Amino acid sequence: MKLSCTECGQERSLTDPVWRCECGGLLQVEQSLGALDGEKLRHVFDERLAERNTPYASGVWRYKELIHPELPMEGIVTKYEGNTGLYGSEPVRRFTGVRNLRLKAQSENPSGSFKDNGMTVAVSQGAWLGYERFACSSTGNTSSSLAMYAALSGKASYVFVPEEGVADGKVLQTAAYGARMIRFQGTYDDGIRFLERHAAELELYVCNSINPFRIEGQKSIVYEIAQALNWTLPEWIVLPGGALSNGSALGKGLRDMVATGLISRMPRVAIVQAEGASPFHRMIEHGLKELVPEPRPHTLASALNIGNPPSWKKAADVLQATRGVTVSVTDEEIMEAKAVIDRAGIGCEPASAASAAGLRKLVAQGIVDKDETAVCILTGHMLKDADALQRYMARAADDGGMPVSSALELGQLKECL
Ligand SMILES: Cc1ncc(COP(=O)(O)O)c(C=O)c1O
Ligand SMILES: N[C@@H](CCOP(=O)(O)O)C(=O)O
Repeated sequence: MKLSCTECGQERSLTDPVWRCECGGLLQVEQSLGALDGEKLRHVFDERLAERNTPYASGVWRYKELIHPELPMEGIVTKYEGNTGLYGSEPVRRFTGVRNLRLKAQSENPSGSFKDNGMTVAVSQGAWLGYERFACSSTGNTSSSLAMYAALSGKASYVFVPEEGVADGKVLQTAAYGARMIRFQGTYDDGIRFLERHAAELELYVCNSINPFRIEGQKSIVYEIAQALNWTLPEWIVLPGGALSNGSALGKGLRDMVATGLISRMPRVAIVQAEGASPFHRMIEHGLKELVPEPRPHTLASALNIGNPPSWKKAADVLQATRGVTVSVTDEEIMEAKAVIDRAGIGCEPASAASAAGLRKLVAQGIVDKDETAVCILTGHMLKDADALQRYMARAADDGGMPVSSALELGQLKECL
């Protein structure tokens, strides 16, 4: 295993705590997969489904051979993350128009979002390297996840969270796990820029998605989907895009599975951005070679308030390898999809609902056929963004959609029910 630059190819040791090459490219973990046999791996991974109370019981570390074979087992910091549900839902199928649709509920992770799949690996690696202080810039989910794993491993976490546009629930969750919170005027992008410049001097181990081990962990989401579907993936995988870590990880996971023979066919990937924070979609739509950052990203789906996604080049490669597409959706469309997913009994935060909203749009545009198979990734828990919930529940009440009674009075209740 080694680290290599995704742009110039320069190689580094696995223990090098750097995020970017001198040329400006992000790093990635490389391992030779040639010796791994898909048939044997399938057997091993299936057997581990019965594991309890060992790192292999985690939906990430079950796939250790593909994630971080060199990390000693005793160095793993895990909360048995992953193992999340893959659901069918008639209302969501009807909403998107796709007949064979499943939803991967990463909201069921221990800190309530998909970040846990990556964070267990990043924190385990940082602890293995001997770091005591872990850091991130965050719109709230990365910080909650980092704070949880840092607390689990007895390390300190320092999180940089914008003063505005972040859901209160996430800030409280992060603080409750004991993180030291630095609130600042600016966006996630400013926080990343600061950490890239100063983390080394401050002896901070950065656990954002510029850290290649975060990406390695997040690959497990697509391994889990494949395993649940008996190692046959749907024709489309649809997911929201902000910093573009998840799209990058998904693509890397797909490449691993094809290289080892775990799967034989690549699905197509669709990345959905919120209209007010869609620099990647704009780049793809206009056929540009470089991403033009959005200086003031603005969307109700606060987790997607990202104007300069660090992993855009990795995500662009994924689109190329999978004949992938992008689409953008309005806040209205996101909230409409969220209401359907919530009322279907699955639930998710607004950013996650962008996937179903995007799939519906892709069907309307004739890019996805209603007879094709698809999985939408739901990235975060519905209680993560109570502010957004409050807003649309209030609107539902105005529309008479929410039965409310002020007293336990039989006559009044009969009218409401
Ligand atoms: C709930 C949620 N969904 C989606 C995203 C976007 O994922 P990515 O940044 O990996 O593109 C984020 C954070 O970025 C998030 O917190
Ligand atoms: N929505 C994210 C922002 C992206 O963070 P990264 O850790 O993937 O770089 C958050 O929750 O902070």
